[in-house]
Amino acid sequence: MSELFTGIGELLTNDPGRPRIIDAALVVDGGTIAWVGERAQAPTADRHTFLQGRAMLPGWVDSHTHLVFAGDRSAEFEARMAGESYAAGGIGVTTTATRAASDDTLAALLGDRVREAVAGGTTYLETKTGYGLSVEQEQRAARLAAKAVDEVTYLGAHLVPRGPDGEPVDADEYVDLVCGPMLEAVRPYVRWADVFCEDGAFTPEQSRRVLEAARDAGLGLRVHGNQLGRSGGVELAVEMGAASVDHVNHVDEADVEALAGSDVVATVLPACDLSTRAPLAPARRLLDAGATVAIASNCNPGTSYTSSMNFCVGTAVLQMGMTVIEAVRAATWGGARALRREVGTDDRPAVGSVQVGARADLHVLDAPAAIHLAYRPGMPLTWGVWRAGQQVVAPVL
Ligand SMILES: N=CN[C@@H](CCC(=O)O)C(=O)O
Ligand SMILES: [Zn+2]
Repeated sequence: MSELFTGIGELLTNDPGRPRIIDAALVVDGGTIAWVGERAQAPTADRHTFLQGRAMLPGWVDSHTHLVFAGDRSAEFEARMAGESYAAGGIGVTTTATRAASDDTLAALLGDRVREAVAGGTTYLETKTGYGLSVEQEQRAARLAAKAVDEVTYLGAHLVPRGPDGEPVDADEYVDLVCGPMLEAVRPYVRWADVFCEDGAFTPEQSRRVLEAARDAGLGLRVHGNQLGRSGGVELAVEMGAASVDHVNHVDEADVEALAGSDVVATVLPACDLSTRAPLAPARRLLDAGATVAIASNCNPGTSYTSSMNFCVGTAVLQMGMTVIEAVRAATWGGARALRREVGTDDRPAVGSVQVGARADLHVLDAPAAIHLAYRPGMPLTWGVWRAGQQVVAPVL
């Protein structure tokens, strides 16, 4: 059954030839977009939905989250707001809480977080392991994640965990585990591997070993890089041909040029930057240099406990010098590109755009234009969400 949407006050498409259409219409057929254009030219369809002048965007593609966890770190956050700095060690606190949770509890927590993300307009979602940090626990996280989200990333190399009696573990021996039995255990459930290349986590050499092993196992690569300092993560991501390097708070001109000259997506995480009081990632500089930028929530209990992409996009406009069209593109097409899902095998648009042939993932705002995401920050602007043509969030009337 086909469905015609009219009364779209502003439609953002990510079609470079026609990024914004005023007074638009759209036809969805069989879960994909069949027609896009101005209302005056719209064809007929089996059903008709009139949106009363509201704005429509592609559904958010959140390409970086850590949703498989138990516990909370609000005390750590409160201390940070009182002047403490963020350090990687807090990952161990969440690892302890996550290991102690039953499968059912962890699956329920994950399910709730996915529902929250969808309620906020997210229609395509990545999440990572990384709070298990043992063969068994990482495999459990990957298995649960594979049932709940679209893309799963293996992040056994998140932190070197403590031993059973709280004793330090040799980092290189832990990397052997990450590259060997742990990788083998998670392999059936994951498409990506990631590494936290940073002081207090993994050195560039250790990170390279992890990425090489993952690549040899057929996984795509991602890097947490340059979050706390110039960690070498950007250089490594470019050298290894990773799909994305995420955080990028501390970059110099050479890093920016390297990203601009590569296929590596620079993923900025505005909510994380606020929550850790980090220097904001230089999204404007990256865009001006020609790099591809994605925006993601980085939802996790340590550095960014929100899955609100509306908030991330509003912040990118308010604080990072992005235009609303750039920010929406980065949080939709950019995220899809970071996951290598922006086009399908047939080379047609697949995820993250409102173009003919793309999956009908649609986000309707209770506002006439997308700029309201920054103009009315914090307001509940998500009005309706469609995933592959099926309405998954209906307006509260
Ligand atoms: N930086 C590394 N990992 C997460 C934070 C994890 C945590 O502190 O629990 C991030 O992306 O910010
Ligand atoms: Zn992260």
